[in-house]
Amino acid sequence: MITGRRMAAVDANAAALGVPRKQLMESSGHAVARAVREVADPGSRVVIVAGRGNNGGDAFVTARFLDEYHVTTLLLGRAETIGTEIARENWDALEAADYDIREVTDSAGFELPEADVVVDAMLGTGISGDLREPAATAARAINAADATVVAVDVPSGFDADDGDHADNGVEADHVVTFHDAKPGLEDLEADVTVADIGIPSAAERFVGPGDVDLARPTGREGRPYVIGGGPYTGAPALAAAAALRAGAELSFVAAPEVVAREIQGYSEDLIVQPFDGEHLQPEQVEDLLETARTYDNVVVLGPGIGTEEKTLEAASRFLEGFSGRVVVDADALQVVPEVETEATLVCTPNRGELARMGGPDADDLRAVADDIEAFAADLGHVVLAKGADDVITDGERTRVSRSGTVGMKVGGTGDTLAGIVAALLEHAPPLEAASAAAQVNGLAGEQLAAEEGHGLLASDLADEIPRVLWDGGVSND
Ligand SMILES: NC(=O)C1=CN([C@@H]2O[C@H](COP(=O)(O)OP(=O)(O)OC[C@H]3O[C@@H](n4cnc5c(N)ncnc54)[C@H](O)[C@@H]3O)[C@@H](O)[C@H]2O)[C@H](O)CC1
Ligand SMILES: [K+]
Repeated sequence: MITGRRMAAVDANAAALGVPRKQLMESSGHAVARAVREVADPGSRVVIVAGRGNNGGDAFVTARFLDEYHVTTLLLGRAETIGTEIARENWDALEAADYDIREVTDSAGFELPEADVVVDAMLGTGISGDLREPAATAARAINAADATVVAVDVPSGFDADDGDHADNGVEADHVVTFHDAKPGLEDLEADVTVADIGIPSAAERFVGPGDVDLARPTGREGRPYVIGGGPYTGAPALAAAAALRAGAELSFVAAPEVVAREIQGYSEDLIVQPFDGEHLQPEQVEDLLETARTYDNVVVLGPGIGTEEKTLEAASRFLEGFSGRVVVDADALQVVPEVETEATLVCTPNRGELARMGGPDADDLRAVADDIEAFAADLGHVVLAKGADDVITDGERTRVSRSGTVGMKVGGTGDTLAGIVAALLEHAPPLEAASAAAQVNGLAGEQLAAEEGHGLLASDLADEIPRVLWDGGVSND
C-alpha cells in the first residue's frame, strides 16, 4: 500500500537510481494496454480521454500498444498546455506517427465518440479537489457511456493520499494502478490490477531525493527548543545552529546558567535561556514543560546533558509530562525505554546508545535493520539509528540512508543531525523528517569532505545544510 504523496518520492528516487520517469511511463502505458486487451478484442473502438499531466502521458503510451484497435485519443486542452515534458514527448510522438488524436478546447462541446472501451487518463495522483472543467463534463460523459472503463493509475477524482473519491469522479470498471496498491482503491466497485512498472525496491528502501522533497521546508518556520548542556557545551549549540540551517525561524537553547554564556558565545544566532545550577535537575522540569507547551516547540532533549542521576530523572520527568514532538538524543536516550509518554519521539541513537537502550548491538546497522525495526515497534517511537548507513524505522516501515562519509565520525555530527530532525519535524511526519534529516546530514558531510577530506568539523557541517536541502537534494528527473 502506498500513497500518492509517497509514490512521487519513490519515482523521484527511481530516477536518481537511473530509472527515469519516461521509462516508468512507458511501462505504465504498456500495462494499461494489456488491461485493454483483456477486456476487448482487436478491432474494438478505444477512446482515450487524457488530462494534461503524466496520467495522460501514460495513456499516450497506451495508444502505441493498441495498433490492432481503433484508438482515438482526446486531450482535454491544447497540446501546448501539457504540463510535463515526458507527457508532451509522448503526445508529439502520436502526432508524428499520425495517430487519431484530438484536442478538446471547450468543455461545453465535449462529445465522447462511440467506444467499446474508454481509457480514463484525465487525472491520477496529481489531483487536487473535486473534478474541475473540462474533466467534470468528460467524467459525466464517460460514466454515461455504454463502454468498459479502464482507469489509469486511479479513477479520475480518486485521491490516492486519503482514499476519497470525488462525487463527480469517474466510475471505472477496471483500474490499473502502478507499483503498489493505493489506500481506498479496494473499496471501489472496480477490479484493481497492480502493475509492476520496473521501479527498483531500492527506490523505497533507500532514502533518496524524493524523501528530501517530501520533508523540505517550504517556508521559514519552527522554533526548536534545545534542552541541553551541562558537562558539555558544544552539543546543544551544534544542534540549535543546525536547526536554523535546516529552516527553523528561531532556535532556543535551555541550558544550566554555568554554561549558558559559553553556549551563547558560540553564536549570536541562538537564543540561550539559562536555568539554575550546573546540570539539568528535576526542579527545572516544570518551567521547561511550561515553555515547551506554550510555544508548541519541537524539543531536542539531550545534547550535552551528561548522565548525572538527577539529570536522567529530569529527562524522564520531562518526557512523562510532555505530549508534543521531541527529538531525543545522546544521554537522554537511555531513559526512553522505561518512560511512559504521550509525546511523539524521534530517537537518534548511535550504535552504543542503541545497544544500551536494548536494541541490537552491531557495527553494521543495515545488516540488523529488521532487529532495529522490531526494537522500534516495541519502543513505540521512530528510531534513527546512526551508523555508516543509517537505519530509520517506525516499527513498520524501514528505510536506509546511505549518504555520509567516514569523516563524519568526528564528534558533533550527531548533534547537527538532531537539529536537522527538529527543523523538519516542524511540518513533516516523524518517519519522513528523520529519513530526510539522515540523508541531508550525510550529503552535507559528503559535500564538506570534498573540500576537507577526513578532517571535516561538525561545526562546518551546519553551513553545508542549505545547499543540500534546497538544491542538492532536489529530485533529478
Ligand atoms: N508514480 C509513478 O511511478 C508514475 C506515475 N505516472 C503517472 O503520473 C501520474 C501523476 O501525474 P501528474 O502529472 O503528477 O498529475 P496528473 O496527471 O495526475 O494530474 C495533473 C493534471 O490534472 C490537473 N488537475 C489537478 N486537479 C484537478 C481537478 N480537480 N480537476 C481537473 N484537473 C485537475 C492539473 O492541472 C494537471 O494538469 C500518476 O497518476 C501516473 O498515472 C508516471 O507516468 C509513471 C510513473
Ligand atoms: K485516471
